[in-house]
Amino acid sequence: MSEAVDQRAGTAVADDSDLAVRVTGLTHKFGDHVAVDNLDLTVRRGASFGLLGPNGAGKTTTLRVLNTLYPPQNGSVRIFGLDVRTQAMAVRRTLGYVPQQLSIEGALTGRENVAWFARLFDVPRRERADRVAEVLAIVDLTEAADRIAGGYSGGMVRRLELAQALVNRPALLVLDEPTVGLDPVARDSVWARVQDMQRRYGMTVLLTTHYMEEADALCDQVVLMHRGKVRAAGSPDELKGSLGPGVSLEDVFRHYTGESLDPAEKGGLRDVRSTRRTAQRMG
Ligand SMILES: Nc1ncnc2c1ncn2[C@@H]1O[C@H](COP(=O)(O)OP(=O)(O)OP(=O)(O)O)[C@@H](O)[C@H]1O
Repeated sequence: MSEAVDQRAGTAVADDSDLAVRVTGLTHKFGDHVAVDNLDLTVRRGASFGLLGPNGAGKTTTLRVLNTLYPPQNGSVRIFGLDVRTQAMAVRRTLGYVPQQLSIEGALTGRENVAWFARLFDVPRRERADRVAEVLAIVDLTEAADRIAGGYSGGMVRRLELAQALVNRPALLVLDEPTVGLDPVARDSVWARVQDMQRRYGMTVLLTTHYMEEADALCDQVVLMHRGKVRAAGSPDELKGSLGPGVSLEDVFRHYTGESLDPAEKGGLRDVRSTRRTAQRMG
């Protein structure tokens, strides 16, 4: 890894109170297989953070330790200063999680799915109906809310899962490959909702993806992960800039790992990128 990039990524966040996530020396094994290998990473509060890498890099395993599904075998993981090992319940209250696998109940309506999560996360009874309606509106599912979710398109299902994850107003939204399998229009739509939520509530977003183009457009901090290890960390611009002009994140990945990712699906993100720029200009 380039020392310059490594150092910049390390020194950008000196004070823990600025951090949503601090992972130090995390190793996770399945039998003899090392899925996560002495991982260090920090995520600033309010960041859009991308954990990038090909299938099998160890991304999902890392997220599962962060969200308390797997107890850490080694090392330390803190979420907003809370230790996932000893303060797991408090950690869970800060989190919204959208897993890679579908997590909706197809026999219920969209509204019933979100209401179930609201109950699960102890959203106060008096507030539940309003909160459910609010997040359904944010993900643009108000009109479809009372239809059976089993009939939703792939993009609608993803947006419904987002609504579920948002109903407890998490400080940290964790998304595992949120746009995999979606067409470019549906991907853009999912991202526009995530960015909208982030702007409204100042959430920290931590996502995994193997779409480098997507990460480049949407993340302000990324870590390239390969075979359980961090190979490079920084902002997309820092990482690309460290290798010279005209470089893509895909090139950066190849540089640090000697391997190529599967060709990412192209297109569909320019609009999200330009929407983001416009939104930034408009404050
Ligand atoms: N429950 C498990 N039992 C055994 N091995 C596992 C288990 N979960 C993951 N692994 C292995 O650990 C490694 C990392 O897997 P992980 O799912 O974390 O990768 P990933 O980067 O999220 O990839 P993907 O996008 O395919 O999920 C892989 O080699 C995987 O086969």
